[in-house]
Amino acid sequence: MKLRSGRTLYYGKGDVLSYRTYAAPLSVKAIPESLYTGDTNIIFAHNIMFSVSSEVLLTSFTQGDNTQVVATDSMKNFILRQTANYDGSTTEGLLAYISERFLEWYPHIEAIEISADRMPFGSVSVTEGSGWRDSQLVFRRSHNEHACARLKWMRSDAGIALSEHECAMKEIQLIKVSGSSFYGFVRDEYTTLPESYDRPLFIFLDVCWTYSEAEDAFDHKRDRYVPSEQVRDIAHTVFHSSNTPSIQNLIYRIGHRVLSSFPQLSEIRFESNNRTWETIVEPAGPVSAGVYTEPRPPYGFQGFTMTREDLNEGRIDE
Ligand SMILES: O=c1[nH]c(=O)c2[nH]c(=O)[nH]c2[nH]1
Repeated sequence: MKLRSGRTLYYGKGDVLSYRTYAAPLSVKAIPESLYTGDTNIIFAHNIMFSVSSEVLLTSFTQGDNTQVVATDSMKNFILRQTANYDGSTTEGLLAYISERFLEWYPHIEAIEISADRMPFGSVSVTEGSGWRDSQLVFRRSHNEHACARLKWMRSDAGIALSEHECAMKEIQLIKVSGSSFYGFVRDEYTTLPESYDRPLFIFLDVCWTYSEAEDAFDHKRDRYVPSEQVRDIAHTVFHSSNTPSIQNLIYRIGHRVLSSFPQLSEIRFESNNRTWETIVEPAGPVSAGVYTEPRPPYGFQGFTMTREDLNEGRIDE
């Protein structure tokens, strides 16, 4: 973190694992692309990273003067204890709550950065008597995609202000077995890649977004919270329903749909990775057996940001 003097100075704690039970349930408006309408939040678990910065900490680096140093062990305790007091329902809200309490408690700290990966726990289905239902007691840890958030706060004469925020769904991994092509690219003496009219497209994808008003992310009662699960489900729907001429075009289409669905967002950002399987046995035709294996490195990647202005440009053929 850069201070007003231009110096970078920070320290903090990573991998603060916080397993909160019975946070307030989240409910959100349904969208056509998703079955997700909320979370019981019976398990509200996060891996949190936290760091602080301040001009008065300079002498701790230059002179070994620890008088203003909040031990990172105390930061960890602060985060865990304040997690118990949080009465909201979102990752972003939890991080904002911890940040505000910390800056109130330690007035000599000028800036903080806090981020978290949500650790997803899905419900298990159980049958008791007639029918199946979600257990409210037993949950299964998921290692699939997960929500993230990152906030930066700065103290000024006017008080404590949010200076940056970004929310995300990270580590999405999707394979589309048919309906993707890649052809028409530059062919010259360096080109060995054949054109493909139907490839099994496997992508790794991180989707990140910012709100016009971050308060919409912190307070779900404003009814404008964008759940990462719905963003993910829009990505699923777009990948499924449109022909995919390239990953570049796929992420543009996903971005267009997400920004159209959620007017409260100002920007969306993508980082994608191409993990298209290597073909070993070519399928004889559509819906027939093929055999593929893991691609070898190096892997291609794409990055793309879009704002609401992009909605006025270009046409999307749905
Ligand atoms: O979707 C793709 N975009 C590319 O730019 C590219 N380049 C490549 O070799 N394969 C692919 N696939």
